[in-house]
Amino acid sequence: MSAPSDATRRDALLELRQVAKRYTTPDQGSISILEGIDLTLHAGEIVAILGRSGCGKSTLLRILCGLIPASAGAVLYRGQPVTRPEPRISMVFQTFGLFPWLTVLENVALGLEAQGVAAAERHKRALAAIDMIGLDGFESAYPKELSGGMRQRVGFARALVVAPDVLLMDEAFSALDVPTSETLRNDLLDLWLERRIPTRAILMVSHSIEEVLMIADRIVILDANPGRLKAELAVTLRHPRDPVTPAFRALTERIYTLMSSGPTTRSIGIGHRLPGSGVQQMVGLLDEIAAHDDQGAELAAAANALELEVDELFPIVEGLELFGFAQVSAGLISITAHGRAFLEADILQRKEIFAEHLVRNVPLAAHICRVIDERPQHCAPESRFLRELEDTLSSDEAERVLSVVIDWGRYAEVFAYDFDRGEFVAEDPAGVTPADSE
Ligand SMILES: Nc1ncnc2c1ncn2[C@@H]1O[C@H](COP(=O)(O)OP(=O)(O)OP(=O)(O)O)[C@@H](O)[C@H]1O
Repeated sequence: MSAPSDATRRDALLELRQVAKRYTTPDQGSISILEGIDLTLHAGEIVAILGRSGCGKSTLLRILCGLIPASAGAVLYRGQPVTRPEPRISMVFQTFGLFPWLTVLENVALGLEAQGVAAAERHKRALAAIDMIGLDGFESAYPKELSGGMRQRVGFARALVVAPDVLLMDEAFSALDVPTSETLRNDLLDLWLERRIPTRAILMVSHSIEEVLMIADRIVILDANPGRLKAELAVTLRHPRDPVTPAFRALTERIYTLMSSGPTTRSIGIGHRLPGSGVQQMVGLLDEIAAHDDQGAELAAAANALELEVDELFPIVEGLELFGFAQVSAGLISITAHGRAFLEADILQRKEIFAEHLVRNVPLAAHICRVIDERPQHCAPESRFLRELEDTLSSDEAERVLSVVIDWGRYAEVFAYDFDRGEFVAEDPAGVTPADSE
């Protein structure tokens, strides 16, 4: 079966034109999250947005449905500017967001109440939505009495009860276990393909390549820092789709290639959003690559072998590239001479090699070492570095980046970190005894 495709369903429903999103930092600086986004959602299509963690996917969805304003550019729904939450656009969130003190029926009817629908009509339509999404018999249950999958069904019923023109899904299946998410995804797809919902277009954000390939007609890949459109591809496979077919596998590899392409040796600054890749994860991926010949390993196959989702794999890949231990080209990841030396070293040598590359390739680590080296007490509070990072990063992101460099620096023993005091301390400051540094 193929997706609905009559001519009227090809109309542009949602349009983003040169949309940008910036946030103001505490010191009145500006962080750029999205830049120059042009995207049109047509009637009759399911579009999926894929991108690495933190590239601005959720921000994009929130702008589209009017929850937050764009900083620049135009957001249009059926040709009209979106300036507030648009009632004909519904959103399903990853964390179900149900009210625990309301029953299933009351949770579902809530959206209708906000639209001023009369009580009897609300009741009737909420029951119909609950029935359609497969929760018949659970109208009076409370969220805590339901499994995760059933709770998300309530999330879908609540979004669909208003008969939305456009449905947005923000990682709607990712909090569920695999079989549950597959069942729910297939049920939604059936409703869409059989036109049992009036919804004319769906836009979903996901980190799972397989998930988006199973349902989307078009996949848009976002680049990070700031988020920009990187690539787009149409998926013309017929439904039901089968992940083990050669065509499906070829598309999977193509997406890995598109997601990993881009400059690998760009120079980075102190405020670079360091990938959250642990040392052991990097070693694990290097081990996997080393098992292949010099050409390297296919990213898709490596992810499979290590049972990693794409949003888990890419930070590790990025970490290896950053340290100069691996390089990616055309969907293949290969180990470099430095990477091989690191992998084959004993524990102490590994730390030394890691330290050398950390200080050379990660400006924030070099900066921390320099500051604590220059200070008479050879220590510096983390707040000093957080303030600097917040020039270009949100405070959450600044904390995350600092915790990544703390993990790397402690492993490499280029500095120590006192968790009680929130302080960086020189690992072995020349001429300074522990008493001096008190
Ligand atoms: N209110 C805010 N102020 C400052 N920065 C913000 C704010 N909201 C989000 N950000 C930053 O914007 C960036 C993009 O966030 P967003 O949640 O849109 O990314 P994402 O691609 O959906 O990430 P994930 O896949 O991890 O959910 C992140 O670095 C985040 O820290």
